[in-house]
Amino acid sequence: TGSTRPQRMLKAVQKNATKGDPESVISAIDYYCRHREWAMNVGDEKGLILDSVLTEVNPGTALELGTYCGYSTIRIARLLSPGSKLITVEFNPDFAAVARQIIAYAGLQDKVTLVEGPSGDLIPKMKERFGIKSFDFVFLDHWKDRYVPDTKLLEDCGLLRKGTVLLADNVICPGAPEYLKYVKNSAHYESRYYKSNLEYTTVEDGLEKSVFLG
Ligand SMILES: Nc1ncnc2c1ncn2[C@@H]1O[C@H](/C=C/CNC(=O)c2cc([N+](=O)[O-])cc(O)c2O)[C@@H](O)[C@H]1O
Ligand SMILES: [Mg+2]
Repeated sequence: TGSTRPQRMLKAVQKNATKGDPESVISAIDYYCRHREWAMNVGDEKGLILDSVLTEVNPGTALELGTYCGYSTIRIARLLSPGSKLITVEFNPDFAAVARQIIAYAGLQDKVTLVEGPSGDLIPKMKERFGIKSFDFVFLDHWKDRYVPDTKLLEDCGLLRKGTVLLADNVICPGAPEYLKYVKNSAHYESRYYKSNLEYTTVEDGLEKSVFLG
């Protein structure tokens, strides 16, 4: 049987990036996905918005829902201050296996905890398993119909605090209409849309940043 897209992406990283250099891993993935084979990474254009929001928040504890191959995991982890932690959740074991190798290749494994399993099961265990009081930053990039239920679950589990920033990918393409309605109509969030393009294309997409007001 042939290789998978994530496996080919990993090969491209091992061939073209410098071990321990996150920027070169990011560039190698972006080059591969732009010129060889598209993949659903947040990408270089939306990645700059992710970088700027992340730098502004400077989270001590961050959560990512939907690791995939670890591209945004690296974008986030490379900007974390010493001692800060990123927990990333992925339920596909094949994707998780590739992501672990890409994260390690970038030399960021000490800042990242990749947890395998469905977000719906893992979110309620965050406090007991990882000693998390609350998250300062959450990046939502998993199945789009999970954005609302998982946001509600984070609220119910007391994992959001006044000022926690949620950043959601793909609110336009493929789209997360229920999520946009939820955060925009809720008195508990202050939201704004960052217009951009779908990774490696000229199709419109964007990120929605929502601050939890408590
Ligand atoms: N409940 C859950 N718990 C844990 N892991 C979960 C999960 N639901 C999904 N995942 C994982 O998160 C990733 C899914 C991403 C969906 N994105 C997408 O479908 C997507 C599509 C396009 N697109 O089609 O252009 C562009 C994009 O940027 C996209 O993020 C996959 O790695 C999947 O295994
Ligand atoms: Mg996405």
